[in-house]
Amino acid sequence: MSLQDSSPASTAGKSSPAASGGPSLLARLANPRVYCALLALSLLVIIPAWSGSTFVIHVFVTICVFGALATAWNILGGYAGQLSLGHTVFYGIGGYTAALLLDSFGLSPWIGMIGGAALAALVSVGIGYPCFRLRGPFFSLATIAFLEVVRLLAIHFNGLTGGSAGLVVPLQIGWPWMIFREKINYLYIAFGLLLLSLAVSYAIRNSRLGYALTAVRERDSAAQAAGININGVKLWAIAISAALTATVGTFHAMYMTFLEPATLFSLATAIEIAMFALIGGLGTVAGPLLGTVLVVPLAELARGWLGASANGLHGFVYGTVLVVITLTLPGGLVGTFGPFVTRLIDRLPGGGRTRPETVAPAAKLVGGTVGEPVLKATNLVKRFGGLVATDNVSLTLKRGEILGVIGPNGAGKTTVFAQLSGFLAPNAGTVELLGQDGKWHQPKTPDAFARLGIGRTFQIVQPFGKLTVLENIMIGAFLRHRSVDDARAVALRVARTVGLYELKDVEAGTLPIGGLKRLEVARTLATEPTILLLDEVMAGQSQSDTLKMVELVRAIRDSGVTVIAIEHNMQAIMSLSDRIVVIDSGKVIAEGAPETVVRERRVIEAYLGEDFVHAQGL
Ligand SMILES: Nc1ncnc2c1ncn2[C@@H]1O[C@H](COP(=O)(O)OP(=O)(O)OP(=O)(O)O)[C@@H](O)[C@H]1O
Repeated sequence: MSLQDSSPASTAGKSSPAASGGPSLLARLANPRVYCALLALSLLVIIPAWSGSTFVIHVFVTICVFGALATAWNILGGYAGQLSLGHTVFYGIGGYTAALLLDSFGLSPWIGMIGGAALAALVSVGIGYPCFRLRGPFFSLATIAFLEVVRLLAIHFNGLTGGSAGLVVPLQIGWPWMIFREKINYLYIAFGLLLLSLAVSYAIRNSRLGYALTAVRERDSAAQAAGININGVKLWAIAISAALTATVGTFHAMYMTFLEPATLFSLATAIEIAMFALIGGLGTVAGPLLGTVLVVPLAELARGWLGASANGLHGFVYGTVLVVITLTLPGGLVGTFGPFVTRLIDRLPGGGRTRPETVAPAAKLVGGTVGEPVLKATNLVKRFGGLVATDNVSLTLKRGEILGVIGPNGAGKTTVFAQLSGFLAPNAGTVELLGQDGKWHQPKTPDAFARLGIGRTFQIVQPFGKLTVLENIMIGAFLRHRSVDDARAVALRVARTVGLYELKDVEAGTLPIGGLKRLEVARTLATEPTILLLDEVMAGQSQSDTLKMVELVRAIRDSGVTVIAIEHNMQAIMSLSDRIVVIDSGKVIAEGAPETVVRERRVIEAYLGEDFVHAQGL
């Protein structure tokens, strides 16, 4: 079995988010997914321009504005799974920054737009840094709290913002001032901003950052094991999302020509934006816009027809659609109908093309002298309350060896692994790693351990369930390869190596346990580790699959990777290991060659009990 198979691979282009680079602009335009999307988008300008009605143009400006806002929100809420309900804080910052720069310094709103975007990005990092520690509803509540604080500040500093009385935008007409007599010009700008949001969202979705965000949303521990700095990528997401939101906020303030804290920092608007994305499909490029297209015209038409008697009716319309969609289509419009529509579109001329063949870049060769220490754990102590799970454990891993770790259930093996990979900080003791630079390092976080070459699997498998098998492996490959094409080619090579190639387009969550165990190994192997920590990867495998796994682990070692494996399958671990460490009650009780260790009295006692040892006269 070879780990360096670099044969080219071609697959049908249906997994997402995947495509990148390569084809020329013309070739891209000939793709029905592209030309259908452009045609559908152009209707947002053609219909109102053709109708000429001021009301219709207003509805379409509103669609473009909220479509852009929902698309921007989705970068954080959908891709990263951080449900911000205070996003209008950035929208308001965009509006007020441009209006104040215009009012005080006569600066064009186009410049104010850039200033607002930069300020919103900065503020977003300030909000995100403390709030990303919070999970689920607590994060959402914290974003609402920030929004309320900023709204109250805007009211309080009335000398600057005009307070609750509001601020009127100086009425200078023309493109430099973003104020027009002809409403259609607003539509062109709103449409441009929508295109900008969609382009950024699409680019992120198909980039290394997009994969990282999806990984963090699905399983943050597996993402960390793949070397992803989870707070770092979330900060990128919130900064980009905030900058886009502020950009739209600037335009919308100019369009309304009047700013007041209640409108610009409105909680109701923040919830609406999130709702549009939810209705259309969270984490998809087209979903937020589709949700907006479905709901905004309904609400605006109801408001237009019923006038003042229908005050607040739009909220009722939004609520009704949201309830119906969440009850009947939990994946939103795109999540539910997307695959079907995509299949139909792919039947159009130019559709259903296969990806070009790609060759995986060669895996980096692991340098160093066989037998030299590569990892030193010294006197590790880990307590959980009164339980000492790891009690002064010291071990040294030597380059090129397979070290087996055995011990009865609850002995502390996984706890040791968690400390060797940065997932648990020891209460005492140190873990040192020999880096590729020849120096010893003491990394602190799991992603720092991964970057230094530690690859770990999890005893309880951690697949990114909604992604395909190939995309799961790609997330590992991104640690050493920035380009999507390279990561994909590496993932295909690894999929072949571990026997998952045939299942590469299957949703990972549907794999049986044996497949999931192999996927754990594949994702870890794709990070091109120098030290591989395998936690019970034989569990749940058939006998033939166990033999294949044994062969695979040997091949990994032969490629220069050092392996440390926890295993309950005694036959497999004994045949595989060069050395065995036995842990019982958090302590190392024996260490040495497999055949010697299994004969040790303390080991037999740990597994079979004192009575057995006495009965056998050992
Ligand atoms: N996060 C935690 N909080 C509290 N106790 C924990 C935690 N993690 C592990 N433990 C306890 O620490 C002890 C060692 O657990 P650990 O999972 O490391 O054992 P193990 O040798 O890997 O067991 P197994 O072979 O069954 O997987 C057990 O008693 C376990 O209940």
